[in-house]
Amino acid sequence: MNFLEPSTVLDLQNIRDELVKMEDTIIFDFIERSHFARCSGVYQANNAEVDIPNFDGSFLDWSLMQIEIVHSQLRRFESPDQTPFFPNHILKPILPSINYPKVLASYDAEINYNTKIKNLYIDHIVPMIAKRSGEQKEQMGSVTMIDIETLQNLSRRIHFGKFVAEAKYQSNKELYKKLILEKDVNGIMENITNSQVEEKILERLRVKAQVYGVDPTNKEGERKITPEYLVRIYRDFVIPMTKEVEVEYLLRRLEDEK
Ligand SMILES: O=C(O)C(=O)C[C@]1(C(=O)O)C=C[C@@H](O)C=C1
Repeated sequence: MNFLEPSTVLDLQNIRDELVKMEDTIIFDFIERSHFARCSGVYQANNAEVDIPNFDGSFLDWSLMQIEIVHSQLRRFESPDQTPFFPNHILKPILPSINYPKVLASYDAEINYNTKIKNLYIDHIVPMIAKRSGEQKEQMGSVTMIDIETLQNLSRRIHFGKFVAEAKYQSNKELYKKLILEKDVNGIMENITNSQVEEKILERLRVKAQVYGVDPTNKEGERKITPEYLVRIYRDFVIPMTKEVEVEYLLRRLEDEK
């Protein structure tokens, strides 16, 4: 997929291939995070253990914001597949701008699920994949770096729903126009859903977790990510949120047809 060539971006097969590649990145992020304890202190706003001057939030929030400020200057958020967690704090790139052709609707940046993704990660995903409950104060920095990496990759995956939605809209404008005009959320949801594709994803994840989640030379050793957890994370959170993004994107799609 090449964001400078719109036809490659709106090809549903290319999009799905990209989603498959992202599975590996996300699984390895989870494995990295699984080496550490839950470390709730990282997520706690105004944690007395970490004195952050002039900042009212968690250590994760502060760190993520600082990283986004740097990455924005490296042009990260010009890329159509990147969505900032702190859109009001990012800066203009220092590198010259790339004029990506606009493939998504004009309002695409307004569809930002990152706060939801962050809460879901902290409340549901970390407790499942962390090695144990409790703190590891000496590892707060490492945990935060892995969390940031994981959140950015989950965000990219879930917001890819916008490309899927645009590709589906382009492939059947008449149907989607009708559903959008009728504000038929269930109808849109039904039409964007492909249960066979979802089943294939979950089946592949089961196998990947079995293979990647354990040392292949010591299959009796500690399992870092289990098929049950991985499937649950995708089935209950990642896929449904991708679909939410698709529906929200489509519901507004006629704004751009006027
Ligand atoms: O591949 C698609 O058609 C998508 O819409 C993406 C996705 C997913 O999140 O992986 C979501 C909904 C479909 O039911 C199948 C898969």
